[in-house]
Amino acid sequence: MWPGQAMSLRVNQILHVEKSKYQDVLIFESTDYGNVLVLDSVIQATERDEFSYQEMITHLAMNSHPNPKKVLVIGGGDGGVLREVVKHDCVEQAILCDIDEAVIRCSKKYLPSMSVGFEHPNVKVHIGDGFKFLEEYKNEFDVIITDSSDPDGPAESLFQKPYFELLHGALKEGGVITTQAENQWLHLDMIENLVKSCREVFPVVEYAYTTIPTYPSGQIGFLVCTKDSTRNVKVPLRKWTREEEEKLCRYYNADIHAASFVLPNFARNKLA
Ligand SMILES: NCCCN[C@H]1CC[C@H](N)CC1
Repeated sequence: MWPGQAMSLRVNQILHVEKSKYQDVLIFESTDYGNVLVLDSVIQATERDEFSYQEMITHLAMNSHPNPKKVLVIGGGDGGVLREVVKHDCVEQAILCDIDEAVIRCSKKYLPSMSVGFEHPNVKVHIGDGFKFLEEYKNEFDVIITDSSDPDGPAESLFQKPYFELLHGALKEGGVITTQAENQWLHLDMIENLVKSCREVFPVVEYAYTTIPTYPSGQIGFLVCTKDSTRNVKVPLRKWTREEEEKLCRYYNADIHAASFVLPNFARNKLA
């Protein structure tokens, strides 16, 4: 996925190693980034910088919807996205569907600042394939967040057009999705194809990104799509006050919502 480069963190101690039904799971205590979750040798989340990714993939979607009551998270087994979803008082039900129970179990034991998301009374957890789960739902959700690992592994099907068609079908009118959409420095051609496929399904498809030190090349992007052809997702439909932003988030705010869609020349010609 990122030839010729690698990201390494100094290890204090190994906390957990197992081979789950789907992937190698490793959790270690790092010297400078807190506890770290690694799946198939790829850093998924560190306690020090995960908030950037979890907040942006969540609030770019949630604040692009007028009143999200029913939310679905595909993947997200560490619980961080759920933690962000329930910060919105309008949420009546948040369902999480992750294929690997090992990730949820390990997060609850070693990543409490993320797995806190599972404790909210409005949250329900389903262990299973997100693709199959979505086939059961039509016109059901206001927001669907696909918090996946990378396409080379168990999440492969979540980066293809049939999956975007399922997302479209499971959304209510005016619904919004975000998906993990890799890095413009490393995967521009793949993202271009992803945007093209998505634009065959959704009338509005935009690429945004965030900065995050421990992901490859320090960035990760998102696709933000909606069924509402009149919606401009680049400007938040709903906003917290500055005080609320300071209380609720360490990264996301209304200004960075808009700024995250501003792309460098090498990417905007392909993705915008
Ligand atoms: N909740 C965090 C899920 C992890 N998301 C992915 C981790 C691996 C990265 N290369 C891409 C994002």
